[in-house]
Amino acid sequence: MNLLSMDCEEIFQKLACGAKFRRLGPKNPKKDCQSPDYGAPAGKIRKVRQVKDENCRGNDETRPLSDDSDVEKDHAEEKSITYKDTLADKSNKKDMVDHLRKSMKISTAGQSVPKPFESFEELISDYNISRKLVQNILNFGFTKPTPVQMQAIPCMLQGRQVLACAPTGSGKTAAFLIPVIHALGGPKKQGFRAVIVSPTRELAKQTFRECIRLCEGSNLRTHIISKVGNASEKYGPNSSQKFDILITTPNRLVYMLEQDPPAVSLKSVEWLIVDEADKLFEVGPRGFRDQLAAIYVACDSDSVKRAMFSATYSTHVAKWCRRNLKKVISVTVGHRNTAAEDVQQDLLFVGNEEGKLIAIRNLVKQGLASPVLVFVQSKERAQELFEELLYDGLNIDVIHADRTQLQRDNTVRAFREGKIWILICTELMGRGIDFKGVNTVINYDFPLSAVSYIHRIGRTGRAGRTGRAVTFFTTEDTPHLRSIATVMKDSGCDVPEYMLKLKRPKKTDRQKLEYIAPERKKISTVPSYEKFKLHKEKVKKINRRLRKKGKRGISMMPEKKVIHQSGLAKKYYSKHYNINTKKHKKSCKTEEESMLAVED
Ligand SMILES: Nc1ncnc2c1ncn2[C@@H]1O[C@H](COP(=O)(O)OP(=O)(O)OP(=O)(O)O)[C@@H](O)[C@H]1O
Repeated sequence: MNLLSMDCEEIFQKLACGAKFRRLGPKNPKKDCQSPDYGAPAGKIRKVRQVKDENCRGNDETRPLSDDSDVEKDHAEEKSITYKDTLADKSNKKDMVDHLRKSMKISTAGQSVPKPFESFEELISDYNISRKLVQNILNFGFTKPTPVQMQAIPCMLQGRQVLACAPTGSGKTAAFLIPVIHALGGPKKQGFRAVIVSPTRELAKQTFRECIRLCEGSNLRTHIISKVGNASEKYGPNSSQKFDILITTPNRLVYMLEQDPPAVSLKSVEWLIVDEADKLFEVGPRGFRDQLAAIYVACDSDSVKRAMFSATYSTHVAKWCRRNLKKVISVTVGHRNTAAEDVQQDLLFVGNEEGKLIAIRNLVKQGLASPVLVFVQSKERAQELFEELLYDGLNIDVIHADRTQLQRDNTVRAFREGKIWILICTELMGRGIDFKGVNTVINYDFPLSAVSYIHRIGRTGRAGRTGRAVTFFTTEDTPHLRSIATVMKDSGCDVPEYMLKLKRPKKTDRQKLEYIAPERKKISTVPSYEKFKLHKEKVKKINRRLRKKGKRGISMMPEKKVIHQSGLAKKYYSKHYNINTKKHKKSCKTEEESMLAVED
């Protein structure tokens, strides 16, 4: 028995195990102090008894005095009852808390973890949260806290550092925003006092919007860095310092910190929140470990506290938190690294790349519940698929890192407003993005890891809604099928047994796949030889025209891809391809190249 790891209550229970305690009570109990309420639950009986004992104590004072030793004995006995009742009460409360955690699938680790709360109004009495903040929460339509909010909010309100892991769409954003807003209280002229780091600008913007709504009436000033160019003027040492919360991506913040002098100071930061912590802890080109380290070092106030949130658990993050965050509390909801339970998940064998196009068109024909998010593995493939489906009469658009920020913002807005039904995207949209009511997620390209799968399909089935996820797989994807099938099985979906028994790929192969996406054939229904035939005919036609004019013909293989120059095409290309047509015109060596482009 490890006594060190138990609190005094548990030690008492262990030591008292099997011992019989004499039920002590006042010597001449009054009638109303006698009958225990057998119908009430144990907790209630004890409460009632305690109240009655207190009544009896009051009566004892008016009781005729017996001899002194009797009185002392009575007092000793009463003390003993109160002590045992308090212990019993405590153990009862603990049972209730344990029961609540169990029913909400909350598990915790750490010392003296505060109890979860059950309604936002409780926060007013228990933690002195302002009524206005609670009103803002209720205005959002949040009537009850989600499990992660139930447990993480009290921890952070007590100033404890937190590592929280809860399913996608379970309200983690509000779970960190509410305690941060409460901790900051009102506006101050000290510079930023809270920093929230998100992996993508889209997610940062979404968090910014939620923060603004929750801050209403508090006068706190929330900022998101849109232009790093004038950041020094706005946030630097000579600025007014009238800002409180900063929501940013790691790269932008690090860029500002690296200016000389730094364009922003994080010395007054009281809360550093890392959203999608496992992503930000990743090393390599897709991760942000170095940037996060720089931000961590810059927040150097003695009182700074950190909180990490994510839907997927990483042992790296957990180890780091245990080592570096004093008295950290770990909060986990549900099983680690499982998909949201409200998503109906299907795997669809499509054979090869051509099969994928047929499959997606079939799904549309059969009737897809829109809005739909379609995930592909790269920006090039996103563009290819978009071009392929553009003329199918679907309300479709594409978003990836090569599109300008304005285009990205417009696309996201149009999708949110329901103007776009199908949005093709890359991993950029895989994390954190909360599109209300996404009904279907299609993994057109097989996800590169189980973690990526969990986040991608987590864009649907959010906040208690249901959703559907369809994952295409080809013959080449089968070696990696097992991990996705396991995630599906863990979240209650039916999966063919053979998939779970497939050979596990080597760890090195799995890791390699996470960094380097497999090569896939170009997305196109027109076979390449057909395309080349068309191209050849066009070149011949142009050359005939040129030779008539006595000019030299053009080569069959132009060195540079050329584009349409008509007004309509210009608009189309600048919107969808982010191509500056003027610059591109210059890049065309000859007039003929442009002509070819017009006909292409
Ligand atoms: N207590 C609540 N009651 C009802 N809805 C809520 C509650 N808290 C948050 N929501 C809603 O749930 C949705 C998902 O919340 P949020 O984006 O914070 O999820 P998340 O856990 O951060 O997901 P992800 O892991 O994908 O980032 C949002 O639309 C949010 O408004």
